[in-house]
Amino acid sequence: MSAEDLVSGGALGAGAGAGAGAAGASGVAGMAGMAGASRVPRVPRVPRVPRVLSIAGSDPSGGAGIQADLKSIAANGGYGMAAITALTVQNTQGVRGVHVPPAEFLREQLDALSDDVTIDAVKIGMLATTEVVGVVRSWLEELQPPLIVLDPVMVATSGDRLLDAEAELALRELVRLCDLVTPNIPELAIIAAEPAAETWPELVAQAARVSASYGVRVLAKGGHLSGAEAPDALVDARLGNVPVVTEFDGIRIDTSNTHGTGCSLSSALATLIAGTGDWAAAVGESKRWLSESIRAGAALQVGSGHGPINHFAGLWQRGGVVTAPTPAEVREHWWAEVAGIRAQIDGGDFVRALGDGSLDRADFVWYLAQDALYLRDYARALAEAARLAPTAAEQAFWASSAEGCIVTELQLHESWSADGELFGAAPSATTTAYLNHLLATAARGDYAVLVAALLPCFWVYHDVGSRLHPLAHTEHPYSDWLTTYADKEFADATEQAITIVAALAADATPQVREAMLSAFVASTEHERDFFAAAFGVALT
Ligand SMILES: Nc1ncnc2c1ncn2[C@@H]1O[C@H](COP(=O)(O)OP(=O)(O)OP(=O)(O)O)[C@@H](O)[C@H]1O
Ligand SMILES: Cc1ncc(COP(=O)(O)O)c(N)n1
Repeated sequence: MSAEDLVSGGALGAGAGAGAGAAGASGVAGMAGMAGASRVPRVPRVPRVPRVLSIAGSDPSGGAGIQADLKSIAANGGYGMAAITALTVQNTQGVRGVHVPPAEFLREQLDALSDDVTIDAVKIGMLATTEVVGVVRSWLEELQPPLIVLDPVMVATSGDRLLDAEAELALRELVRLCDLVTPNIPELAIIAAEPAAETWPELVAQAARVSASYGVRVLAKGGHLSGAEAPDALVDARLGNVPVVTEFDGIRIDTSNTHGTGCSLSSALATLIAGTGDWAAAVGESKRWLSESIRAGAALQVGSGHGPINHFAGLWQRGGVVTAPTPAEVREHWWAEVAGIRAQIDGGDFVRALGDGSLDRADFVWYLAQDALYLRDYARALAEAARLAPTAAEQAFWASSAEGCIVTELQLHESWSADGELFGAAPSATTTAYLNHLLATAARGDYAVLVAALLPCFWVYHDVGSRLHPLAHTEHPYSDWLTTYADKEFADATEQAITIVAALAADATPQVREAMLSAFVASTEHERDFFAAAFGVALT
């Protein structure tokens, strides 16, 4: 077992010093004569979590409005804020009522935010009335935030109006202040003051006219078209009469969970553009995220009408909702987890007899011989950890630990070969079982699990040694041996091994962390069995 047997030789102690592009984008120019070479201007990159403000209405069912916006902003890596323009009485089946608080109160909310917070992007949704549009407009003109995305919400999926008919003109003028507008087909038609597009080419052409006449980028959304496709296009005709059109393919998902898709997409876009400054990449990424979230919406089982999307489906699946432990918590938890096994080691006959000096010499020599056999292959597993290590420091640590084991093994042979037959024993079943566990773990190639399996040889041995070495005295038959347990370099190497493994476990997924703990516990059991096997050998 203990690689550090004979640590006084500095063998294992040698290790102590080791401390040593837009997905889905089909390219530029979606339609004849619309290709353009002009470079799309970029918003400067914000080197932090983007602070994104949603100015929108409240949807108590949580699928659209500010509720959807805040979820989308968070799901796409932003810090969300919300100033509420209107309260709706709404569920997945429709809108039952709208209450618009005094517009001055909205202005107070906006001022409170801009007085205090640097706003990296503003997303605008439901504005309800001409008065509200006016308040938002004058605040934007004064603040001039770096990025404004407008989802010109006019009519809900359910068919209910969310903007007074007479406010449409004011909203159209607001479009001019924005960097990007994301209308659905009927909304684009109203902004263009034209009949609604019926085909994809008509839609892109209309978006180009709006872009040119309002001086704004337009995301033309194909969600309301029929057919198996649900494409979108980023259309930029601001710089002349040759629009830049970047198309994004999409497959129509067969679901009724489309409530709030427009709100969610525009908020995701505001967040990603503020974060990266890359418009096309942001549209591609938002659309891929939206499709994943639409697909997962039905499983939420919210309402019986047009249900919400699941904004966090991808995050829950890939990241989970379990808070990761700190390395210190891993250390404490793992040590507590093997407390019972450690008590069995301490209370076992071998450790007790080694400590009080009553251990039969034949048992002791047999134990050292098994240790030498163990170290040979433990060194191979350490070398494999060095091969897999992600950093030079960890590679050096495991490699020097491996070397230390081989040196120790050679020293054991040199010192005890005079004991002839006893030291020449074949590996016992217990030794073989421990080594098979380590070598199989190494063969599986998972670095984190392997080093977790290697750890008890450091940690348990150091722990047992801390109680044994004070028992050494001149009359003690194994005094030299017990003294080796006090080796400072081995204590440092143990600390380093624990630090490496605990940090890896804290960073790992819950599944890998669990596999690491299992490997650690299994090795601790092998440590216990290794001690136990050496007691009473001389009698058998
Ligand atoms: N069934 C669907 N499958 C895949 N994507 C969809 C589907 N429905 C909508 N989308 C996508 O959702 C986004 C919003 O599309 P849509 O044209 O429906 O906007 P909207 O009408 O403003 O949304 P909202 O439903 O919030 O009012 C677009 O990217 C569109 O392609
Ligand atoms: C407060 C609020 N804002 C926006 C929408 C539009 O979303 P949808 O068209 O999906 O109903 C909505 N229903 N409610």
